[in-house]
Amino acid sequence: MGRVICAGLGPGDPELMSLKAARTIGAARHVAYFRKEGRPGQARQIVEGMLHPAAIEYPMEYPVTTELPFDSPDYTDALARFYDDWASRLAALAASEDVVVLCEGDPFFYGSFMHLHSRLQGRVAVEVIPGITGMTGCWTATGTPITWGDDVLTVLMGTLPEDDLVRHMQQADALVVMKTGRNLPRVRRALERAGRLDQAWLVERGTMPNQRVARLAEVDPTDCPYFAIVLVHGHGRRPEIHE
Ligand SMILES: C[C@@]1(CC(=O)O)C2=NC(=C\c3[nH]c(c(CCC(=O)O)c3CC(=O)O)Cc3[nH]c(c(CC(=O)O)c3CCC(=O)O)/C=C3\N/C(=C\2)[C@@H](CCC(=O)O)[C@]3(C)CC(=O)O)/[C@H]1CCC(=O)O
Ligand SMILES: C[S@@+](CC[C@H](N)C(=O)[O-])C[C@H]1O[C@@H](n2cnc3c(N)ncnc32)[C@H](O)[C@@H]1O
Repeated sequence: MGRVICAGLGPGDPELMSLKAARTIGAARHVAYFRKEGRPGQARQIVEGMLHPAAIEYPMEYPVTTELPFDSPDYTDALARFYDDWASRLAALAASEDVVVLCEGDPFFYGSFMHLHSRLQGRVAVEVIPGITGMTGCWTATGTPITWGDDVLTVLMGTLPEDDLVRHMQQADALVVMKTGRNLPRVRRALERAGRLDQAWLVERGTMPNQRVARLAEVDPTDCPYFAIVLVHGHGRRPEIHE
């Protein structure tokens, strides 16, 4: 009996992977990972040069990402069938041998693996190796701490409606907005309405080779990759510096 093991890979720099993830990936004979059709896949790129020479690869290509509205029935149906199909294929493989699924960041933090995890329950043994989240890599890239004292950190998705974004942004101390991508113009408008735009940073591809860190007010919001995060640092309670 094998297992399905999901390895969290951290935010992008392979050096930020756990020893357990690295050891598991190097030993794996079956390696699956998500990717957009026609792209190398972020998770696969992180493990370049680490796979066992005999490893068999299983790219799991999304049927759609932005081609259909994500709240339409066609999108939901296409993804449900895609996850059902891959859950069955991984369960069949794991009947005899371990299968390692690669996941950028931490698997249980908005990770695509969660859709397989729920479908695999009761069918096969599943293990998850945690990873450093993308947002951790991003706030470290800004060189400034994200939360102090009793700051409340709010994590928002750029896919939310603008009024919901504004409401949460007004209440937040420190702020993380994920899934910016094509949603960045709406996120920028919401920050402006909440009076937080001047403090906001955009981190594209945090800890990856082509990382970019910029003040959000100074970038073109219509040109933003999927792997990008907006941050507002907290300024909470802390002892004064005496020198
Ligand atoms: C529809 C949309 C809405 C939304 O985010 O809610 C959405 N993906 C969008 C865009 C998009 N996704 C990708 C690219 C190309 C990136 C590139 O190649 O550059 C682009 C942009 C593009 O196509 O231009 C690839 C991709 N997607 C995921 C990963 C894995 C990962 O990140 O771990 C990777 C990297 C694969 C790789 O490594 O290659 C994961 C997820 N994406 C989901 C949804 C969740 C499915 C939930 C469900 O089942 O319904 C899920 C499972 C998890 C989640 O997000 O909760 C959103 C539209 C936002 C917008 O409008 O911009
Ligand atoms: C589906 S979520 C996956 C999150 C992942 N499991 C994690 O722990 O960070 C994808 C979103 O995470 C964010 N993200 C993840 N890693 C990133 C990185 N290295 N740089 C910038 N954004 C990142 C982006 O906002 C992207 O749209």
